[in-house]
Amino acid sequence: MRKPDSKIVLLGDMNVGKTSLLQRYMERRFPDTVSTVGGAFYLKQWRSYNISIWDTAGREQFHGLGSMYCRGAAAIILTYDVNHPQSLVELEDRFLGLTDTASKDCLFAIVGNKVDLTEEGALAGQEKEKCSPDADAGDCVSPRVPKQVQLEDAVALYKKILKYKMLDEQDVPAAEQMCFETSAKTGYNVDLLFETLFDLVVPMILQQRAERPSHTVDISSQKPPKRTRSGCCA
Ligand SMILES: Nc1nc2c(ncn2[C@@H]2O[C@H](COP(=O)(O)OP(=O)(O)OP(=O)(O)O)[C@@H](O)[C@H]2O)c(=O)[nH]1
Ligand SMILES: [Mg+2]
Repeated sequence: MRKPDSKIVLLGDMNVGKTSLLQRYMERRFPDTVSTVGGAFYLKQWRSYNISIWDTAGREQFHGLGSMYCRGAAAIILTYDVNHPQSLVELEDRFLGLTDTASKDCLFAIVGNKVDLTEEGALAGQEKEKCSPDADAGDCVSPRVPKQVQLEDAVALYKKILKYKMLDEQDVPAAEQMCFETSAKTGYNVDLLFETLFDLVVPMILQQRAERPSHTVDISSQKPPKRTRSGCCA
């Protein structure tokens, strides 16, 4: 297997929907999930580049592994549940510190998932109406509630992260570009999330390649070996 050109990592509390988001994007479906143990990754080919996308466990007992998964990451997706304010708080308190091992110019996306469960999700027109008793489980919609975490709260966290990383707002993508509300269940904004990050990561790959010392030899600048009388080379 070719070494991935870049790495993206999903972080966030248990149950926020990290595995579901990744499966929605990679497999185009919303299967039942079990709580992740350790971590797992998918390889995505984007243009001519291979990007690994790591799913991590949100459960407290696996917390120690988080910084290992983040090592060298080009982008980190900090995921929360729009219906659970504590899951946004946890991103700052528990998960941000794990990203110290990421690449120095690592990008951050902040993602509020499960927007289909909110009244606002209905306004976005991305949900079917309530399920009937004989509908498929995937078609069922839970009763909608007002959204508990607003996009502005995610934008505020993004700005805090820039401070924590001592980054200038001018040098990084704008908060509005990097804060998303998604639904792994309906697919709302899921392609946009991943593909925005892929497009931002590609120039980073090219820059790394340009900075890396070249191991290739320019054969056109090599003199041909002298021929000897026996026809062999000196
Ligand atoms: N309604 C709704 N449910 C979701 C959505 N995303 C995930 N879920 C459900 O939330 C539960 C947890 O989803 P997971 O994807 O396993 O969560 P996780 O963040 O990977 O959890 P850990 O692996 O324990 O860290 C599952 O029952 C999912 O079906 C969503 O967008 N909408
Ligand atoms: Mg999981």
